[in-house]
Amino acid sequence: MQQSYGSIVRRQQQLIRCLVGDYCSKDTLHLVNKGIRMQSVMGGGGPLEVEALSILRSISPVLDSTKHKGQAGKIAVIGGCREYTGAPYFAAISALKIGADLSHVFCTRDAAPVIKGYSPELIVHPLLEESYNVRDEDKTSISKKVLDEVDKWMERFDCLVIGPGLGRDPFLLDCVSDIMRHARRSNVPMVIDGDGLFLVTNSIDLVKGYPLAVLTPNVNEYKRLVNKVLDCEVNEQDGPQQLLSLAKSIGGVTILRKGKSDYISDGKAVKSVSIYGSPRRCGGQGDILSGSVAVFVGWGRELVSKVKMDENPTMLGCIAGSALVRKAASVAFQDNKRSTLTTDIIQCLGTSFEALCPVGSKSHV
Ligand SMILES: NC(=O)C1=CN([C@@H]2O[C@H](COP(=O)(O)OP(=O)(O)OC[C@H]3O[C@@H](n4cnc5c(N)ncnc54)[C@H](O)[C@@H]3O)[C@@H](O)[C@H]2O)[C@@H](O)CC1
Ligand SMILES: Nc1ncnc2c1ncn2[C@@H]1O[C@H](COP(=O)(O)OP(=O)(O)OP(=O)(O)O)[C@@H](O)[C@H]1O
Ligand SMILES: [Mg+2]
Repeated sequence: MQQSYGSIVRRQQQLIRCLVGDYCSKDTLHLVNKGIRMQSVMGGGGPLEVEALSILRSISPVLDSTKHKGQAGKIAVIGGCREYTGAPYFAAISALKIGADLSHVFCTRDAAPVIKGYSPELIVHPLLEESYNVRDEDKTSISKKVLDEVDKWMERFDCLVIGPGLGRDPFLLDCVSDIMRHARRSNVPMVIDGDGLFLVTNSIDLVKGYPLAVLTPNVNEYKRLVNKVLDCEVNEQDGPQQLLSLAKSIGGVTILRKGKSDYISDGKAVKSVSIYGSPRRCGGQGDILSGSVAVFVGWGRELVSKVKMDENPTMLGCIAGSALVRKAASVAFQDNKRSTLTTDIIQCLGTSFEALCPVGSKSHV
């Protein structure tokens, strides 16, 4: 990617300003723990609150005429089955709306025409199969075919989103487990959401110790993860500390716990994003988030490798994604009130992004 040295330095300086003193090492963990206790008493917007908007501005790439297609991001959603076609569409179209160049969906054969029908922008691969469509004797050859097909594309992707609308069919989940193992071998980041979290909660080794894995659980998914991994109940009194332990127990994956405030931890630090969102809880908002985080993780990774910073790009990606989706939800709610739907929020992604990080702003010239 061709960017002026000046613009890279400006983004680095912005990042340092928002992270210095915030981001902790092992040595300062006790200080963070102290902060965590304060946060649990104070609620959202306390000492763990991060300068999310500065991070979003810092990691968003400059738009200029030297770029070619693909440089702003290529993501793939693995999801979409007979029951759910909305979720993978929401994730994949959100990625495009915030600035990715290409967005693919790998879904089951019968979900594909439906998803294609929602949008000509998406590249849809009718590849996955559920048990009801497969004879036992064909299972081995079909899973090999699925894996071979996805592998052809794998290294082109900056991030995968695993799980929106994936369903829970055991044969399909076995195939997706193989895809995840291959992605991991190729160092491709993965955002795991929805039924992907169901899979991972039951097979934690798929992500354990993989620093490029991001889990984005909602309230139920978080409860199941805590039960399974920490073998206890969710502790609301010391929520951030428990999140830190959970991320650490899964070997330093990044977890974005969605809720009234979003809490994000990679097992070393905990941050919160409490920008006002929307009181509407219609289905699909988490799918917007997973697609958005995938793009920001790709951008965060690129920036961190360019300026050789010791920051975790998955933390940066989660913080930026959380901030943008919450802002878009609040804008959509202002316009639509009780009738706010996921498609309304998607429509507000562009204007919200522009309000937070204008294309013509200083760092974009
Ligand atoms: N339009 C669409 O196609 C959408 C599809 N979605 C997909 O739907 C699938 C399931 O996601 P959900 O978010 O509904 O999954 P959840 O596991 O959060 O919830 C499933 C349902 O079971 C209940 N439930 C599950 N576990 C529970 C527990 N331990 N305690 C209390 N209640 C519990 C929940 O209240 C909910 O009604 C995913 O693949 C997801 O991506 C959602 O993203 C929403 C939109
Ligand atoms: N109580 C809340 N107040 C404000 N924002 C919230 C609240 N709960 C969740 N959110 C925000 O809504 C978005 C989706 O979170 P949610 O918990 O609804 O995900 P989900 O259940 O996985 O959604 P989906 O229906 O797509 O599966 C996130 O951006 C999160 O920050
Ligand atoms: Mg969800």
